[in-house]
Amino acid sequence: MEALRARGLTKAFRVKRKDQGLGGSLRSWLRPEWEEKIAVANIDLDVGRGETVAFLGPNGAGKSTTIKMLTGILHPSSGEATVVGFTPWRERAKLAYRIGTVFGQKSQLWYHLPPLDTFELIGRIYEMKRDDYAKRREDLIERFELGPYLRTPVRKLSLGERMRCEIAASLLHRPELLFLDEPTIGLDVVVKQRIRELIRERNRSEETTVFLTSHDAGDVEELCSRVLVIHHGGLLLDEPVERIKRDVLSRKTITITLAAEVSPEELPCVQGTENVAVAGRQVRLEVDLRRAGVEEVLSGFIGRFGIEDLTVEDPPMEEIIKHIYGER
Ligand SMILES: Nc1ncnc2c1ncn2[C@@H]1O[C@H](COP(=O)(O)OP(=O)(O)OP(=O)(O)O)[C@@H](O)[C@H]1O
Repeated sequence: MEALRARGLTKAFRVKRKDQGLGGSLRSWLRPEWEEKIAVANIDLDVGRGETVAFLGPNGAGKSTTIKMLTGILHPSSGEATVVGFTPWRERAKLAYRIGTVFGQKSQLWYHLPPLDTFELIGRIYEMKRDDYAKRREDLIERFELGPYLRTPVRKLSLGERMRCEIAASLLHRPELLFLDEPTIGLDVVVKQRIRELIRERNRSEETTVFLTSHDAGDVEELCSRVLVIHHGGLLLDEPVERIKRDVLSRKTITITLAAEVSPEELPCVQGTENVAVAGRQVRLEVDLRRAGVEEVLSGFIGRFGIEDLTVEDPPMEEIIKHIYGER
């Protein structure tokens, strides 16, 4: 069964044309000229029930606009969509009972209230039966380990604590489809990991469909089975995450801070390392995981140099998308 289907979904915004400089601003104010800006161009989407899909693209590609249309916030200029059987912009209220949304940059919890009160309000808004609500709430509190924060006003919670509450709140009414927009933005590695585990667990145990946008390659790799890439408003790629992993996510960036300065010639030469850059005591290099392991690269340094600090990172999403774009 399909959770989401869109055909020819398009959104054009009417924007004021503005020439450069103060004169341009004045002219556009006195005699405005309008032009059309296509934010989303004719995209088709099919997401099956229980699927976990990453919806990626560089800044301004049209991700948020698409999500806004799929959740009924925006009316498309043309095209059709059904989300869990509803046309979002015509049946927004009905749809709200069946989907959950989490926007990493925008809290949906009442800022001055403790999460427990927000849960209570959500339970009532979604007209949940009292015993079902109580059982569901207790289950989420336990799984998301929210006990210590339940009675603290949201404004006093750390970002990681708040995000756990946000996701639990979005799951309270048992949505079939969860829209996650940058759910791990600004979180540290440990909290990110925990949040990904919790979402994965919900997908497994309740078959919750996940539609995620993120600039974090880790979210995509660990949470999703399929990747859709949007660029300049149009769909550019639809592939299993396994293929992306093999072809694009097969790189890691290692940054090592050494105890003393080194010159590039002194560095160990390991096959599979590329783009090595040395700046004072800091060495930055990329590893092609198909040719060498992180361990293998690090072992070239350990013992030969004193190491003060070390980070291993995924390539930034912009780079991954650039790579995919280059390939096409
Ligand atoms: N209300 C609006 N009026 C005019 N143009 C808009 C409006 N909302 C979005 N746009 C434009 O539509 C394009 C797509 O924007 P959108 O916010 O969907 O991109 P995005 O992929 O979500 O980007 P980001 O990763 O930066 O959040 C951009 O060029 C943006 O400037």
